[in-house]
Amino acid sequence: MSHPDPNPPILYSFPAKADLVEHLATFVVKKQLEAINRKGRFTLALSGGSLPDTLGGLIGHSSVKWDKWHVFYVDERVVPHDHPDSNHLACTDKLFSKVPIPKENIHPIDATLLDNIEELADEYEKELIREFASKDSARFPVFDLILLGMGPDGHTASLFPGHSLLSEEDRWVAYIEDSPKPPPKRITLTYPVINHAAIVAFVATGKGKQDILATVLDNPDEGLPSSRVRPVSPGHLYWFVDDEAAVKVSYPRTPFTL
Ligand SMILES: O=C(O)[C@H](O)[C@@H](O)[C@H](O)[C@H](O)COP(=O)(O)O
Repeated sequence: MSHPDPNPPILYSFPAKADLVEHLATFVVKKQLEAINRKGRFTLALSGGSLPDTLGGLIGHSSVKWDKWHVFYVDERVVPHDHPDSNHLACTDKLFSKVPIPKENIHPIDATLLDNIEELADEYEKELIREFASKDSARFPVFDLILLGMGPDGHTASLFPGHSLLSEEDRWVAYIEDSPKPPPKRITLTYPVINHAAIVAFVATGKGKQDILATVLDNPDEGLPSSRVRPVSPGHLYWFVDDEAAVKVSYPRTPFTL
């Protein structure tokens, strides 16, 4: 007999993307205040793809303490910071250029190491160690919040179905040179880091996510990369989706409350 999951993912579905954007901002602001009250800072990791587009609700929000934010990237494409594929560029365009966040609190990849992907990943891991190791004595960094997207094949971060990186247990940051989603060279946080976060929230919207969202939420045993995101206790997993993406999902929705 299987036991009920003591810490199930929470699914929030909103009628339209604009509602999701507004409520995601409310959620991030609340998690930010809780973290700052606890330890005086807020550590966040952001994904690329369409995720930066959903952060607009934070712009002009009166309760955001930008000087306490410390932002890393869940994954990054190995390209210069001003390249159209750069996740740092997307987040800068959509959010950081519009809010008073100190530049030194944003942690992009070291663009002088683009020709040496192994060193690039190692250096990014050292950047995490500098931020976390002496402050949280845990074996893995504990982000206050990690925001993830999900691809139509069920990948998240740069963790793709069937890839050997899915079984990485030690490294905090890894690299891949064969990403099926272009560009092929990327660095990524690994599951041990993602699954040690206090809060992980996926954001998925639109028709293109309908089939994969149903598979990931209703058939997690298929083991797709997004289904393997399960923060260890006391961490929590949330899904912010729009009703269009959730059309085929049976998994129960939870009304959004804080
Ligand atoms: O840099 C990246 O490519 C990502 O971080 C990746 O994991 C992304 O979040 C998903 O592919 C979803 O992308 P979309 O939101 O654009 O579908």
